[in-house]
Amino acid sequence: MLQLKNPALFKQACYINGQWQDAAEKIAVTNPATGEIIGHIPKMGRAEAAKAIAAAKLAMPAWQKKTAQERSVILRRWFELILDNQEDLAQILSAEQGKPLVEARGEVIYGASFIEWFAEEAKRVYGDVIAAPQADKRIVVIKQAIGVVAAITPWNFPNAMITRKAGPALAAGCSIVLKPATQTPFSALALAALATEAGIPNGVFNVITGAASEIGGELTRSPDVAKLSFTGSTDIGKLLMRQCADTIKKVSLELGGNAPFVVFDDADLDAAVEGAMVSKFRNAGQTCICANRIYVQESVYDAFSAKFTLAVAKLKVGVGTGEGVTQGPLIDDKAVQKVEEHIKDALEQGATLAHGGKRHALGHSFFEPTVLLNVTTKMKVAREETFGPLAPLFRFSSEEELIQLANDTEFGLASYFYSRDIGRIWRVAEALEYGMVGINTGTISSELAPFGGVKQSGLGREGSKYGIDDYISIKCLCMGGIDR
Ligand SMILES: NC(=O)c1ccc[n+]([C@@H]2O[C@H](COP(=O)([O-])OP(=O)(O)OC[C@H]3O[C@@H](n4cnc5c(N)ncnc54)[C@H](O)[C@@H]3O)[C@@H](O)[C@H]2O)c1
Ligand SMILES: O=C[C@H](O)CS(=O)(=O)O
Repeated sequence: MLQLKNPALFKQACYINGQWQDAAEKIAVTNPATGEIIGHIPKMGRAEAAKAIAAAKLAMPAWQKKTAQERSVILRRWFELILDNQEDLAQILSAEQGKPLVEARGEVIYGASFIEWFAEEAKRVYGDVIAAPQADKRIVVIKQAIGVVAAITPWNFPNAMITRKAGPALAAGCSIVLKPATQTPFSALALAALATEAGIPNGVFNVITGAASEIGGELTRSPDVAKLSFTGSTDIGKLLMRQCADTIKKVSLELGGNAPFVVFDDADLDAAVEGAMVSKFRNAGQTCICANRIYVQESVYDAFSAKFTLAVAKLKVGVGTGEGVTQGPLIDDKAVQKVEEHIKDALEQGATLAHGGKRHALGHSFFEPTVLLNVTTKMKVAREETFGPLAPLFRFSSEEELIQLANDTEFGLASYFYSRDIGRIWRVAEALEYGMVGINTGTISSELAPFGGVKQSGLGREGSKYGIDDYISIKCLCMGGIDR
């Protein structure tokens, strides 16, 4: 059972128009590490989604009319309340998603950083004055909130993926209807409770749980929703983008990845091992920017593989609240089956097992951190996002060959490489077809840097000075008759 300092944060109801609302039908939410039910959420659908949209539409004008400074003060207060309740939020997050408490605490701080950042960015939405072509004209560009925002978020970062959308949306003056992942709703509902305490008005921030396709259908169909911000799989992103077409919504998509992690022969191997460990095994490999393919140049392959495998063997698998635990469970059995499928396929095609390779003795959806050697491009793990604690090591010979291998995917989110040669760093960084490139580091995410992908990894950028643009509409004012 969750032991919270502030039990009022644990909400088993949706938050619509400032009211906590329940439904006759409920969905059980389980702890993936133990299988125990931690709570229930209402199973809402199209009708309730329509009500949430109506509430957001009604509430937006007053919120938009506040000055940027007024919105900034309220967002800052929300940020402070999130930090004040960090431990409870981390406990809720770890219980519903499974990640180790240390990682959960880190996610809460990371999530809060987007609210802090956009509390400031609210005050930096600048327009333009343009030199008019005729003497009697003046041209001014103003920027306004785009309208009601629909946000749909994934289970792997139940806090930060929400604040990365709610922060800029609210800062810009939009109201928002959020549908969190059904597996991890309680982090979102706790954030809503704190948003209300911070002074975000009724109807401005709404959270609805339940039948994803029904709710999503209404959010994408309604002409009262101007913008969809989605984070999740590429397949669902494509579906939602199609559903938004009839009302020409502005769409931003943070989708799947297939990150290459490259170790060149001039790399600092110890640093590369450290970077590969954090990039591959963060959240038990369940992040969109996890290293999905590890390419090692032939001459350092054996040395790197040996060091890396030793480091993997030190990982501690267990329930997130356990002492020293660094690997939690996967989100569900379906996720475990995908890892098993990728391992089986690779071994059948000639890969060799260096560590792990099977379900963990702890049961449930725990899986052994796994290293495969001599992996080739024929194997599924080269083409599909594993989304689990599987590290496949490939060999390569030349820089030219590596660029071709690394770019041979429909995805383009994150990529990483280790080299100490400045010429190689520039050549490879410019040649990689990805939205983000980690160079001599395995950690690339922060509220300050633009997060997003190219190709089928998505549209738009979150965080950074660019992140608020997706929630803004540009209006050109062209004034004549100035000379009369
Ligand atoms: N690019 C990023 O920033 C980023 C971040 C996290 C996860 N992801 C990607 O998300 C995937 C894992 O997350 P997931 O399993 O939650 O993804 P998912 O696409 O299955 O679900 C994401 C969200 O969409 C909802 N959803 C599912 N079907 C829907 C429908 N028909 N209509 C409306 N909503 C629907 C889900 O309930 C959830 O809230 C991975 O591919 C991962 O790479 C990307
Ligand atoms: O899983 C995807 C997240 O966006 C990764 S991060 O928390 O932003 O690094």
